[in-house]
Amino acid sequence: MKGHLTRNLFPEPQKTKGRVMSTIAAFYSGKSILITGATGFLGKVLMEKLFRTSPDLKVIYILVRPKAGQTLQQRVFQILNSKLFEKVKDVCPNVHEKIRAIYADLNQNDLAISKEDKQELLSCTDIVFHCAATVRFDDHLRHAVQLNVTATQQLLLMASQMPKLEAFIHISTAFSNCNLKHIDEVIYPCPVEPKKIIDSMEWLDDAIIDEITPKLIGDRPNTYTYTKALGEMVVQQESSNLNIAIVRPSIVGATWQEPFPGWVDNLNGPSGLIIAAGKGFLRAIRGTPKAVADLIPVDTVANLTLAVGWYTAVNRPKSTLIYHCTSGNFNPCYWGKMGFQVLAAFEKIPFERAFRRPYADFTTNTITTQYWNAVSHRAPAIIYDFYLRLTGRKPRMTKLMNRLLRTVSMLEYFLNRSWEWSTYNTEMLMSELSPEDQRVFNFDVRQLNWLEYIENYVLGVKKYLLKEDMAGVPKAKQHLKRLRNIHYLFNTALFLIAWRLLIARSQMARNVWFFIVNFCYKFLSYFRASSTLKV
Ligand SMILES: CCCCCCCCCCCCCCCCCCCC(=O)SCCNC(=O)CCNC(=O)[C@H](O)C(C)(C)COP(=O)(O)OP(=O)(O)OC[C@H]1O[C@@H](n2cnc3c(N)ncnc32)[C@H](O)[C@@H]1OP(=O)(O)O
Ligand SMILES: NC(=O)C1=CN([C@@H]2O[C@H](COP(=O)(O)OP(=O)(O)OC[C@H]3O[C@@H](n4cnc5c(N)ncnc54)[C@H](OP(=O)(O)O)[C@@H]3O)[C@@H](O)[C@H]2O)C=CC1
Repeated sequence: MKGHLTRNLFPEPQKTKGRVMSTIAAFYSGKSILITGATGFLGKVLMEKLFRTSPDLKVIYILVRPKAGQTLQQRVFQILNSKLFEKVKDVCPNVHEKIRAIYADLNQNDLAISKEDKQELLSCTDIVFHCAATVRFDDHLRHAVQLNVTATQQLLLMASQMPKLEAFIHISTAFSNCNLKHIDEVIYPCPVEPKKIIDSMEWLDDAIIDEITPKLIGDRPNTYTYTKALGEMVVQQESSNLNIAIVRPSIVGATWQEPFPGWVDNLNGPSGLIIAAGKGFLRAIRGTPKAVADLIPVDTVANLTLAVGWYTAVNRPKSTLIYHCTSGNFNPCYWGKMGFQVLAAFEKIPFERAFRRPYADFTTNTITTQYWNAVSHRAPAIIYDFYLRLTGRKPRMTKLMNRLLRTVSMLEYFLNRSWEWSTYNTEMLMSELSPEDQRVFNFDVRQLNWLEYIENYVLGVKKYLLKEDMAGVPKAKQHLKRLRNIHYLFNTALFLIAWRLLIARSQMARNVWFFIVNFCYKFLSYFRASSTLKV
């Protein structure tokens, strides 16, 4: 923790005899809450926690679009029947009656919400949590602006017409200002006004947008971080009319504690790379081992967000408060160490049908990275594809490897830098919480044990993303042993071939070879003679 803290802002949770109800949980009872992005990674965890801790809430409105052939109702049904919601069904058996899916598409003007639905939202909503966004790094600027800026503006416009609204909580990212090294809990202006960007997206064609995108994003690495920064500016412009707060999480990872450790349901952030490393595809990555790996568990983000909702509604701060939801300031872990911990977890929890044995290294050098990409990534893929062709199958590994390397190159920016996020507001909020609230809505990441967290993360990836059963672990270990033997055999064969070629061409190599053979022969003869003498 930074030296500026003089008082204990994270007091130990006090032991209470009869359990006092959490003030935050009580606050959400009877409330009508609107969540955008509720079908996403964070949105689901936020909704689950709300239902579990405040089963008496009135209703949660969720803005949903049909997707992958599923209707709104089918999507809700799938979420409520997932493992994540198992505990909720015990605490809140009528959960399906308290969730109201509203058709909306943030890609459309007016968010495509029907008149009737809009009327209901306007008259009933008490709190808004705006989580929806496009989190793709390479999204076309037009789409990223539509989702992360224009839709936010539209939602704020709706919020300003909600007479009962107590608080609007906007989820941004700690990386919205990743062009800075030290980031305060303030909104930094972007060189071009969001309104101008929104307007220009209406008449510029895609080719021109492509051309100006690098100039607009400037020293930010992608359209995601740029449009999230613009989104914050839009929020600020509306802050005089509304009671708003912004939460900025860093890299959101699997659950730490709630509703159970290790839950994860998409490939974003570290999860995809954990799969790639565990399956033996990814063996080296350009990353700085000493750079801070600012991961934050998704349940910690949900807890902080709910605490922010309560605090903002009850205290109505005069200005928009921004809360950094990061770990580096309180309990730093580093990429090098995290890499080791991930590898150690693979020993206990191997993934099935690995391509190669998991081995992973962070390298800072571009040339070394290129070497590893050629030798450890592309060459095995080409050899494997050759083998697939020989056996009459369709080659696919080179294509897969190219996509993986492209993904990795997009994440590299975040693996080679460290940022300092000030956390005054987050610390202030913690000090405002009762001991019971600190327990129920825990966001004190100083208590997080990284080794344990990473092990649960790897287990979660195996169970919930790869859908692999723990019963298959012995077989997976056996498979890894086989891969090790193949690896040794392959290396030995390669060495012998190289040596044979060298001997054929060089007198010096021949001399060395005879010297070694002679030396080994003499050593063995001496050894045999001395053991015969002892007998
Ligand atoms: C060597 C040691 C390794 C040991 C492991 C140690 C762990 C290290 C973890 C490092 C993590 C670093 C993460 C930094 C993240 C910074 C986050 C900034 C914070 C935010 O606010 S952003 C929110 C997070 N957003 C993202 O993470 C989005 C990233 N993804 C994308 O932008 C796109 O998916 C991408 C990468 C541009 C690829 O696009 P595209 O080529 O169009 O392909 P698809 O999206 O359709 O996916 C193709 C293929 O790749 C799989 N996939 C997708 N994402 C990932 C991923 N993050 N990692 C690995 N694989 C990924 C996807 O499933 C597809 O597979 P198929 O089999 O279906 O083809
Ligand atoms: N994951 C991370 O590492 C981090 C995330 N954040 C922020 O947290 C928030 C939540 O992110 P996360 O849960 O990880 O993201 P996800 O990609 O998992 O979820 C995004 C959500 O937005 C919804 N959405 C996207 N496009 C539309 C659309 N056109 N109409 C309606 N809904 C749409 C998605 O709906 P659908 O299911 O239909 O696609 C989904 O519910 C975002 O604001 C993000 O910027 C901040 C820091 C890090």
